[in-house]
Amino acid sequence: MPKELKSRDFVISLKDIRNQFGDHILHNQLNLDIRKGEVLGIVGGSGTGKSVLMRTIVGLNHKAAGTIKILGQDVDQISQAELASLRQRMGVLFQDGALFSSLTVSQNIEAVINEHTNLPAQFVREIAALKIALAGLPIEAGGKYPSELSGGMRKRAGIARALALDPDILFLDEPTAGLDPIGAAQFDDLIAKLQDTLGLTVIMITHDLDSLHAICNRIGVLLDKKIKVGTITELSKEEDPWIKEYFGGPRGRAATRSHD
Ligand SMILES: Nc1ncnc2c1ncn2[C@@H]1O[C@H](COP(=O)(O)OP(=O)(O)OP(=O)(O)O)[C@@H](O)[C@H]1O
Repeated sequence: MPKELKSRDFVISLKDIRNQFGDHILHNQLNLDIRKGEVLGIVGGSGTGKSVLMRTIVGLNHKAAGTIKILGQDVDQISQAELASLRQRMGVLFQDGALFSSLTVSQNIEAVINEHTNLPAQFVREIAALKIALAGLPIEAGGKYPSELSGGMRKRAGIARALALDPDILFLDEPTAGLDPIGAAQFDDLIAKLQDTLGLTVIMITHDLDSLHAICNRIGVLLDKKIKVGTITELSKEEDPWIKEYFGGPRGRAATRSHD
């Protein structure tokens, strides 16, 4: 089980968030506080807006209403320059990894660093090599193109790139999707290790019940346009039918047993 959280600081606070596309309201008066150093899993039925919520926090989706505070700063109350530097403190791994296929793994990471700094090329290459090692890839992977890597290695390359600017907060959209159970478990270990060694706060959208049990301190369930947050034990006591089925159904029970 994940270790107990000590810090109660909030790194992200969402208040009364509304997201809508046309008449379709996805989130309404959604409140969420994310604690420093926690691994928060986000689950919910298809189309409940898990990805939209993540994109809203990182600034890729424009909210219709509400307040977002990141590391104590209200994103609507700061200058563009302050917002840009705040965004650099968040690393994102999108579902498809989203690496540039025409660049090697190392070049993918170097591109992010070069976009935000003026460091000498050799130094940037060394930082990229460090990130590649942190993500658990062999050093040679840096010279390979994404198409030359396995799915699991591509995910690790995506993590290396998400870590390029030393973020405080890491967002992962279904990181273990498409991996076999062994690859998924190894990836969970990597996330837990990175969280621990780098002191990251991790927000992870997932359908993987094993990941939720193995590495998440708390889970947020998107439900009725809001998010209900708790530990698995707390959520397992909820009466809501979707939550009951999710954690108490055959797959949920099997995952609970294997992590007891
Ligand atoms: N830019 C957009 N314009 C219009 N509708 C959008 C946009 N982005 C998302 N949506 C809609 O919002 C809804 C939620 O999408 P989102 O991808 O966040 O769901 P999800 O909970 O992550 O789903 P899944 O588990 O299937 O990946 C969907 O109905 C989607 O079509």
